[in-house]
Amino acid sequence: MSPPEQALNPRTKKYEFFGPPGALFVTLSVPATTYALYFGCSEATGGCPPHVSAPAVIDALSDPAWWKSLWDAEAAVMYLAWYAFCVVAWYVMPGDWVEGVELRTGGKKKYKINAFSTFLLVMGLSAGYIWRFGPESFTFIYEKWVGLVTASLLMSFAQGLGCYLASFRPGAILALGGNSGNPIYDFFIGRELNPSIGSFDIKSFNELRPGLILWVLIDISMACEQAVRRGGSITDSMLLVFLFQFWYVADALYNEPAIFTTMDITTDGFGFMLAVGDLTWVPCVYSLQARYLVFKQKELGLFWTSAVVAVNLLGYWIFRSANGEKNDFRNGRNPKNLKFMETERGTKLLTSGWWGLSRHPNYLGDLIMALAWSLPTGFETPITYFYVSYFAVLLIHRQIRDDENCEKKYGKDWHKYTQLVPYRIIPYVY
Ligand SMILES: NC(=O)C1=CN([C@@H]2O[C@H](COP(=O)(O)OP(=O)(O)OC[C@H]3O[C@@H](n4cnc5c(N)ncnc54)[C@H](OP(=O)(O)O)[C@@H]3O)[C@@H](O)[C@H]2O)C=CC1
Ligand SMILES: CC(C)=CCC[C@@H](C)[C@H]1CC=C2C3=C(CC[C@@]21C)[C@@]1(C)CC[C@H](O)C(C)(C)[C@@H]1CC3
Repeated sequence: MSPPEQALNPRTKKYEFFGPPGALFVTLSVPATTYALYFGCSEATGGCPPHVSAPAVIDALSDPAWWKSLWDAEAAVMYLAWYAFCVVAWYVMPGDWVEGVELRTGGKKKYKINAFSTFLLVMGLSAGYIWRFGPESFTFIYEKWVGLVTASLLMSFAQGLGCYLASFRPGAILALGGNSGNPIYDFFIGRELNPSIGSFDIKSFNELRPGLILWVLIDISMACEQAVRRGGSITDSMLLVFLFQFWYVADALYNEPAIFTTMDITTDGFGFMLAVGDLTWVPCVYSLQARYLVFKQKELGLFWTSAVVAVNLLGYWIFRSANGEKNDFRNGRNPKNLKFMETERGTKLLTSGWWGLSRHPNYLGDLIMALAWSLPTGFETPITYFYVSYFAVLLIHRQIRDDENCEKKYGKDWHKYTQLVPYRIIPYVY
């Protein structure tokens, strides 16, 4: 690397995720867990969890036919068609171009805002299709589950590898945390900050479109499968899970510009971690509750429905208002007249409102919603609570990573801020 390139892209000296062994572990365990959550909680294998012995599992895993059954050419074509549709929609659907936050080179990237209109188009087309051909025409995602998981994993791997290799071209801006020189680690964590093809930004595109919208399509397919089995109706628990997750995704897409101030966009590179997170983990793991409710149908009744709705509304209110306060503030607005502190770095930090109660109030809201999405599945199995448990670990880890980054960015001002706002996520608790 030439000296000016070294100044632009300094070597990463500190590893996260326990370095290359940790990166390799997560790279292998994310696909393994995604499959395990299917085979360990599905009617095809006999329940959630199924009653199978360890030797039977070992037998299956040592049979090449089992490995071959993970591949489904039709599902792969469907997945590719879906991905291509999202790309074409990005190009052809109109949208404003907005600037992201300032890059360390001083410039700003511009992003096309049309995720919400793409979502409305997809929902309209799906509703029309189901209306015309009936719910049985939309159950193919339930049937093709394993093949779709495999296809999305291959796409994630291809993108992670492609972006890693492309990051070696001269002039690429690398992520400060993704330039360690260790190929396994950099491939996983993401070497280039904003890989793009012309004006098409790969990271923000993947974060909001093919995976998030597919998650809703999967939920719709699960609801259709349940409706077919029940002669046309769905249970209140399925309706709740569908509405909560539909709302969460619609909200993310409607507030598309808000992702430009999140850690993934401002700080992390785009590597296998984000690719597999966006393309496989979000749609295939976050929809587990809806898939479970297809074969374990539950009616909650009015009282429990209202209670779960109240939990979700509480979470959503905290999540949306906290993210809104920060996003407004980072875009030069302060409609609630919140208190803030000046820092030597030039950027200000909110010290009142939600951001005065804890340093990551938005995580608290997100976690409460995660709980509300699992509660409709009842308490027969802990597996449907996987999402809440994993999410708590992810958010605590994310809070530690973000606090370390902020400490680097803000120095002693960050210490002053942590004295003013001592709680990390849950006020008065953590
Ligand atoms: N459903 C899911 O799977 C996931 C959802 N999420 C959600 O994504 C959202 C974004 O999360 P994430 O990007 O991790 O974190 P945040 O949106 O909390 O952003 C963190 C950044 O905000 C800025 N900041 C911190 N404190 C303050 C303050 N007091 N005033 C103003 N700015 C501040 C800092 O950047 P700077 O000062 O440089 O601007 C910091 O790096 C969250 O709601 C989270 O719940 C996240 C991960 C997974
Ligand atoms: C296990 C593994 C590989 C984890 C990778 C993490 C990703 C699953 C998450 C990292 C940040 C995310 C965000 C969202 C989804 C999950 C991932 C990709 C998000 C798009 C969900 C909707 C929200 O409203 C959001 C836009 C704030 C959010 C942004 C971060």
